[in-house]
Amino acid sequence: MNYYTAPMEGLTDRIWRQAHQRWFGAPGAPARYYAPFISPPENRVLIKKKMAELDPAANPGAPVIPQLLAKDGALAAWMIGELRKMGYTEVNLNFGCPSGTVTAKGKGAGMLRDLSKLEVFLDEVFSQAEGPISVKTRLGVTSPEEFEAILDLYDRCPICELTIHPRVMRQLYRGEADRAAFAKYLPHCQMPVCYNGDITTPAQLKALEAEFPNLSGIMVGRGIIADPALLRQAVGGAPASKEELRGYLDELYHGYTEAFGMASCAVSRMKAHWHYLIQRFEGSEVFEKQLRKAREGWEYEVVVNQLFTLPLL
Ligand SMILES: Cc1cc2nc3c(=O)[nH]c(=O)nc-3n(C[C@H](O)[C@H](O)[C@H](O)COP(=O)(O)O)c2cc1C
Repeated sequence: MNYYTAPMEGLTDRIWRQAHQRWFGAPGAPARYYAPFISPPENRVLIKKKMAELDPAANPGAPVIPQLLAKDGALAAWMIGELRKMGYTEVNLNFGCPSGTVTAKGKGAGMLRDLSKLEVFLDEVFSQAEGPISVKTRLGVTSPEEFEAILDLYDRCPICELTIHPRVMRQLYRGEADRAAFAKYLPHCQMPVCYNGDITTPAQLKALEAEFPNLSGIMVGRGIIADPALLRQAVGGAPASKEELRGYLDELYHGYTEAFGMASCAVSRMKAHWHYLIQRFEGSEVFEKQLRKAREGWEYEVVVNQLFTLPLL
């Protein structure tokens, strides 16, 4: 089974991808790291700062798969060509982002609202772009039943791998991933299928593998931020030690401080990681407010030192 890490804006950036590989790489390392979405610029002039995230020199190690958030097929095909020039092979299309600012523009999961537009988009991309293209999708906008018609469109395209996050757009991240709907549609998928959603423990990962042995991959998102050794444990390895977590988090913090040029920006990025990770520290509730209030580097460092006096769960 291939394990992948999910694209997560504000979390799985190049600094995280490098730190994760250094501290929690093989065995059980992710086969691929999916990068958070980028939008192709309408004027077709690449934005240096955004592209720096995907600079191959800054992304050594396991393959990184860039992801596009777009609604104009010709523009997406052009951007895929630009990514190929940088050396990327697979490019992923995002039909899953449920954020209101994205879906209001008809992008992300908003693409699932109008299937005639989705069809035109897919036709343009697959006729104008070369090389492997994968898709990450939700089941629909309001109801999982919508997926029957959506899958019908996907099945007509040479999608190299379809990652299904079995929630609908309206759900955002509420409720549970709909495993029953996933199981219902899986036999109708003509392409390799990757499952994504709500995997937070090695036992859940193994149970999913046993339930769906024919999957091409399993993608984990919030679970690997909460427990960066999740995949290592899934292949029989050790849980993350305190020393590893400290090294990993310090590397992230210093990496962000250097990249943003300001500790306060790094603090804000680190809080996003701690949002998921803090539950691993027994009795961490007493420090949650203090961490939330930290603005300056020194304030953050004081709380983190305190958190590391706690036992791991
Ligand atoms: C903060 C955050 C940012 C995300 N950014 C992206 C993104 O850039 N592209 C994408 O396809 N999905 C994005 N997602 C969705 C995740 O890739 C994944 O589908 C979702 O978290 C469910 O998987 P999980 O339960 O393993 O976390 C994001 C999710 C979160 C929580």
